[in-house]
Amino acid sequence: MSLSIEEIRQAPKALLHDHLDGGLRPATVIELAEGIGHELPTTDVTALGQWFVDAANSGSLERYLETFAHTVAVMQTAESLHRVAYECARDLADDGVVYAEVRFAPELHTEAELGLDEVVESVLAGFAAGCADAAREGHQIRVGALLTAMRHAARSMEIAELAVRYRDSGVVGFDIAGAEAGFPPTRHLDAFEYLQRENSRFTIHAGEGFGLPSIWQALQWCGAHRLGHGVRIVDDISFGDDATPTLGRLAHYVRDTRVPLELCPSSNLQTGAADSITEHPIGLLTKLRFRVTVNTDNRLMSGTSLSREMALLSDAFGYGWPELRWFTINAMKSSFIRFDERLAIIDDVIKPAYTKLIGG
Ligand SMILES: O=c1[nH]cnc2c1ncn2[C@H]1C[C@H](O)[C@@H](CO)O1
Ligand SMILES: [Zn+2]
Repeated sequence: MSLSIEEIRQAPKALLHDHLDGGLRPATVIELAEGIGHELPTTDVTALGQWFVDAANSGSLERYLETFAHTVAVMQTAESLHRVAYECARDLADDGVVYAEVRFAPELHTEAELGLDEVVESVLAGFAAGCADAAREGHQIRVGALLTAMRHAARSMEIAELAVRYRDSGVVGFDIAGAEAGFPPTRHLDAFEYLQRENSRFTIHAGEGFGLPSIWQALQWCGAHRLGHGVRIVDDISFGDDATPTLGRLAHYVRDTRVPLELCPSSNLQTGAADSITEHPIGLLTKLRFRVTVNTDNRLMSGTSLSREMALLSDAFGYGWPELRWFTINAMKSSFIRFDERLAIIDDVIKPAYTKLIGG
């Protein structure tokens, strides 16, 4: 029997890959757009939510990314960034997420009046206010920020410096995102080397719109601590006549060194990185005990939540509480906060709740 979204919502969960500009409430997009005179495809809340999902259902990462023009357009002031970050923390807490790393690209939010520091400060303040209000209503959540640099642009060093500057105030790491084909992670080697010298943590979107060379560069040239998606590591797994899987050297490396894979099932269907949930490589990677984590990527563009992603997997692969507990602990272990802080969430929040769910 598969678990429902409602059941999963009650369980504590950890989320490592969620974009701030991919998770707005449709009603908020409409209100903010009205305020600045930005034209939207529709101003009906339900229709706009559906528009984002349909437009993102393009089968290509490049076209999927075009939908962000509308969310980024309404996130150009301190107030709008604060509001979007506040609502993000509240929505994740309502979904039963107890720990989240939410990413955004500061360089995309400086078109009107803000500098990079103000962008980061507005978002961090929004997260803090959202977490405080959620806690008051009985939903404990911690939200850390990841600063993303756009891989087609040339500001990664600046953004890496920003991440280091704000690391004691709520920024827990760094990332690069955007179209993958034609923009290898080694374009940003100086930023990654700088972060390594600063003892900072970072993840890299790799192995989503492009295959193994991107994953290999992210790990072996840039030193990524996690892979954003990384789903195409399956290209390095082959099957003999008896269906026994054989791992290539890179796949072995990823599994042996426990490189966390930030898998995002629904997003992969929309960009064409996977054909269906049942055929999604997460089934194989879980069976082979890679360090698998389950993520939302863009809740607005996929019309999803972490509980929904897990419910889809439960339905497709028969996963129950033991598997969901494993995904959650994997995510917590792979998070960029300090070891003692990770352990406290695992031991005090996650394990007791799943013991109850599995026992009951
Ligand atoms: O899944 C993704 N792959 C690559 N880039 C992405 C993905 N989802 C969102 N982005 C981009 C678009 C956003 O504007 C940017 C920062 O969140 O990151
Ligand atoms: Zn992403």
